[in-house]
Amino acid sequence: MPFTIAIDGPAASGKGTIARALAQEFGFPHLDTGLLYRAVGAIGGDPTTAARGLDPEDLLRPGLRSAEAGQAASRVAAIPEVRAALIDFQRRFSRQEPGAILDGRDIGTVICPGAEVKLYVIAADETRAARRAAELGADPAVMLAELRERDARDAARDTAPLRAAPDAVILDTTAMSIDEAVAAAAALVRKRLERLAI
Ligand SMILES: Nc1ncnc2c1ncn2[C@@H]1O[C@H](COP(=O)(O)OP(=O)(O)OP(=O)(O)O)[C@@H](O)[C@H]1O
Ligand SMILES: Nc1ccn([C@@H]2O[C@H](COP(=O)(O)O)[C@@H](O)[C@H]2O)c(=O)n1
Repeated sequence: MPFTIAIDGPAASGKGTIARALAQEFGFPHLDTGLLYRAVGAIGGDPTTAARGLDPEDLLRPGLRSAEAGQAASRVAAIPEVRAALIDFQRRFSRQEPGAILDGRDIGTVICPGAEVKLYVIAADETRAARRAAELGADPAVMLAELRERDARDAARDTAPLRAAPDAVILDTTAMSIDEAVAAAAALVRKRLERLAI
């Protein structure tokens, strides 16, 4: 049985940072599912057609990490047909042996409800905005508005809204360094691996 680690949470909470570090430490492949939606938004035209025809090359498009690409992603992510078109790819990725790590918004709730580890990563809005502003060289106030707009849209949509799975462990990284957040997540994974005697 593959060991799946599901990491969800609002924008810029540190999901990807933790997922990449766990991938290194435990040797599991990692899928940043936000990139799928960013690519669909960037392709343009009919979003459902873009999602159905998504190619791994599309994930390498320049500019996908920008705030504009994040907003476009959040808009197409609210379309049920777009989400449906991306489910199989994510589930196939999650079933790899010996395990896989996926981060996004609906991994623990919809894509991998049986995941062995579910983390829901949060941080104060202002902290997330400051971190993202530093990363992109942008204005923290503009980032704060951008993150809040995106989170509100992601949480309000009918299909697979942003929310913690009932059995997810909430990790608040507001007062944590990257190393501290990664250590907390890794400790949880180790505990679960030990309990399953893997
Ligand atoms: N605990 C932390 N302390 C300081 N900076 C952090 C911490 N965690 C993440 N960061 C930084 O915050 C920024 C956002 O982190 P990251 O990209 O991991 O978030 P994310 O949740 O994956 O974002 P997105 O939702 O946009 O995919 C990055 O610049 C990262 O280096
Ligand atoms: N599982 C997911 C992942 C992402 N989204 C949407 O994509 C946007 C961009 O995601 P990032 O993680 O790269 O910031 C995000 O705001 C969501 O709208 C999603 O719906 N489900």
